[in-house]
Amino acid sequence: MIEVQGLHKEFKTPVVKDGSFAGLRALFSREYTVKQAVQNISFRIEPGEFVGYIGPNGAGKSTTIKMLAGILHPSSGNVRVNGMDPHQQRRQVVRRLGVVFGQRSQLWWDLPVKDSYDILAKMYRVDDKDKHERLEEFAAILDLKEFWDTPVRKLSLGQRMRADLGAAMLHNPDILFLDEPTIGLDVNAKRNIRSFLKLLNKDFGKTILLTTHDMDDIEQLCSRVMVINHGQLTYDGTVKSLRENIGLPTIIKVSYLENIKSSNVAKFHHEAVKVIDHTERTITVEANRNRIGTMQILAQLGEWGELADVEMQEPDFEDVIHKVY
Ligand SMILES: Nc1ncnc2c1ncn2[C@@H]1O[C@H](COP(=O)(O)OP(=O)(O)OP(=O)(O)O)[C@@H](O)[C@H]1O
Repeated sequence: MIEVQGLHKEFKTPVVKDGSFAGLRALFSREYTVKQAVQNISFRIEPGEFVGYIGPNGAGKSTTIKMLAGILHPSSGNVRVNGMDPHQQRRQVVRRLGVVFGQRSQLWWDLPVKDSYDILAKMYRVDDKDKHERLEEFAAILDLKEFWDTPVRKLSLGQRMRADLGAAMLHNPDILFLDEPTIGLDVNAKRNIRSFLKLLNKDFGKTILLTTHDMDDIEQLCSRVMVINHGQLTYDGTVKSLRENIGLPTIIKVSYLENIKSSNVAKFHHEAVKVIDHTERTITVEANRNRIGTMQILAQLGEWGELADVEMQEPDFEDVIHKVY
């Protein structure tokens, strides 16, 4: 379980002034700019949850993950991972934790993938039998054998990400922190990574906290999403209710078995439903489903003739997020 209470992180950066040796003088300067990267954040993640952590560039996502993983020390507030303080009890915590930073590999650049795995297995004290079993399991799913003997620097981005994910699972952690694991990947590579993450969560019960800028990752993987903006948590709830609460219109297109009277359409007025298109046998409306339920809309439209078909188009998730940011 992950528990975060009133978490706060500020970064102090020395002010650099113009003039000669400016950089050097800044080192000894007493003037600082202070950046509040994470401000008073609290949340709790239960075992087995798959949570998306999203926000615009510079919002504070990576800083939060680094504090959860014990890489950064909070300025104030509390973090508990499986009941332990990740900074003070780093060794015990990392044994139960897998971390992947999409922008940076944890593997050794010049070594073949298998050598990196051997080193990690030693570092995490994974015995040979467990290592073998896990490799058999994950190497097959992630297709690691394809580049087993290749130095990491020669891997494609997609291969490198698969290798990193496999490495993060080597010591069988129950919690995974993933910071942009699909960044820069093509459609196929993204699909592979997503199915692996789905499997880890659904079949292996891993708890996953995922940061990403790809809203398809969130829609396809996460049951819950937390939004951070300017260091503050601005939303924590289901993807479904985020979509509903934001109030973007749903498009509903109804087809009728027979022609409808255009006078009905012309007379129609409802503050939450707007007709945006119609033909002799179809009508398309934009509805704010915060204010009117789908069944009510269909009941209204059904008064004009017998319905043949109904198509619904939910607001695009990218647009929803754009509104939240
Ligand atoms: N070591 C540091 N020193 C000073 N400022 C920092 C440091 N690390 C992060 N920051 C600042 O803290 C803020 C939050 O950064 P963070 O990397 O957590 O954002 P992010 O949400 O992960 O962004 P992105 O989506 O671009 O990766 C930013 O304004 C960043 O410039």
